[in-house]
Amino acid sequence: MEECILHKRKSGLNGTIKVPGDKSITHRSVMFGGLAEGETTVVDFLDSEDCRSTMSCMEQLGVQINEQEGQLTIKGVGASGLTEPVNVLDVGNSGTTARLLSGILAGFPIYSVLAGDESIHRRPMSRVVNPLREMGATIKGREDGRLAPISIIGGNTKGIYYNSPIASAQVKSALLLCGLNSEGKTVVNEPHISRDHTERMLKSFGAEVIREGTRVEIQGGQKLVGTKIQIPADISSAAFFMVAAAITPNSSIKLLNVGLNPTRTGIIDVLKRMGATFSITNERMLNEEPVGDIEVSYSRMQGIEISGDIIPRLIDELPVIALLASQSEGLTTIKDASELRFKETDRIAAVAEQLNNIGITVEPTEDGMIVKGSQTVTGGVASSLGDHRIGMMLAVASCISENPISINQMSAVNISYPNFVRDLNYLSE
Ligand SMILES: O=C(O)C1=C[C@@H](OP(=O)(O)O)[C@@H](O)[C@H](O)C1
Ligand SMILES: C=C(OP(=O)(O)O)C(=O)O
Repeated sequence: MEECILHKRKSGLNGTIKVPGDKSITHRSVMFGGLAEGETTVVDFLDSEDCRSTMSCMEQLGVQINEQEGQLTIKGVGASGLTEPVNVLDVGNSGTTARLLSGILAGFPIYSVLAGDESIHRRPMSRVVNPLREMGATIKGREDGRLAPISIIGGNTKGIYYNSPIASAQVKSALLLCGLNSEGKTVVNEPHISRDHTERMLKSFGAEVIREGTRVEIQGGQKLVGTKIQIPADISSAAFFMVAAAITPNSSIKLLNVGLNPTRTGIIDVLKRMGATFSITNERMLNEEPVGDIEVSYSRMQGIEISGDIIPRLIDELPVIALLASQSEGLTTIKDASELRFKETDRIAAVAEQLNNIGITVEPTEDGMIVKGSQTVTGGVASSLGDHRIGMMLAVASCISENPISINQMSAVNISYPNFVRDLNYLSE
């Protein structure tokens, strides 16, 4: 599906859908299950290219993963530890795999080389390489370890007190995972709270993690014990349909079993503040993660400012939020989001360029975007640029486009949501 042509949805989006499992939680369940003693079962995991990258890396490290009827059974290596991989570990397009796996590998006395696709080889690795070196790992890579491929010789690491300059769950998780296999205590403090799936899931695996505000602490030498993990639907995937329903006349949809971890619900706060018609029901816990059902309908919305603490809570949703802003009234300003420049693409440049291809003007700034409301999507030819979230943003825009939108490189959606277009069509049949 390299080129995909999508048309306006005149009768809106209607119906009920359960989007696939959470990507962040699936990565962690496979990694922690692999490190645990005994068996872990994972239900409702996300079957996408990024999660497949994590699964194949863990298999190369000696972890057995069996798949049956949509469920994973993982035989953890436990105390005997990971085995040295014979080949280069290929993380594909997945930043989460690259960063978290670096942290895990730094804690084991084995040699490994970690590489990925062309996008991964442009994304900064120094954010994890530098603190992991401080913990005692030997890491080499292009531009002194700033860029992958990187090689790691781990083991004999010591805990660290790390004041992270950025709110990044990937950095925090990498250090906590290395800390788990290190001598002494590891403490990570960050400027704002980033997603806390690692902390929550480590508890499900029996480890003690102490959290006070933006500070997280773990004692080295703790063992993980295999468990059963049920994965909530991914709020970052659900966000595309939330926005699609909110901006497309005659829409009213229900999204089932969506993860509502407060470190991820920035999109809900934004929709509410903009004035969307919205409700959440059936709230409950799945393991350590809150979930619920979300209903969204078409409504008139107002532009707002989005900045500060909320940014890490909606970082992956900002491309589709830019589209949302173009359909509300008045100005929306997004600030403090320079991290967008280090994703699969430079998402500030990519959003401005690709929305411009279909008639929407977005003013890129150094750390965000300024978007005028009440714009018309005219349609045209655009590209995901190989970035799944840009592809899905363009597909959502097609719902209200005057003319069809032809999206190049649409197979990028396989990274996080392989059946995205099928599900969009289902809601607008
Ligand atoms: O830990 C994770 O699972 C993720 C953390 C975020 O990245 P950063 O840690 O770079 O902010 C996010 O953008 C990414 O999609 C997934
Ligand atoms: C940034 C993302 O993922 P990753 O960092 O794992 O590549 C994403 O899914 O939007």
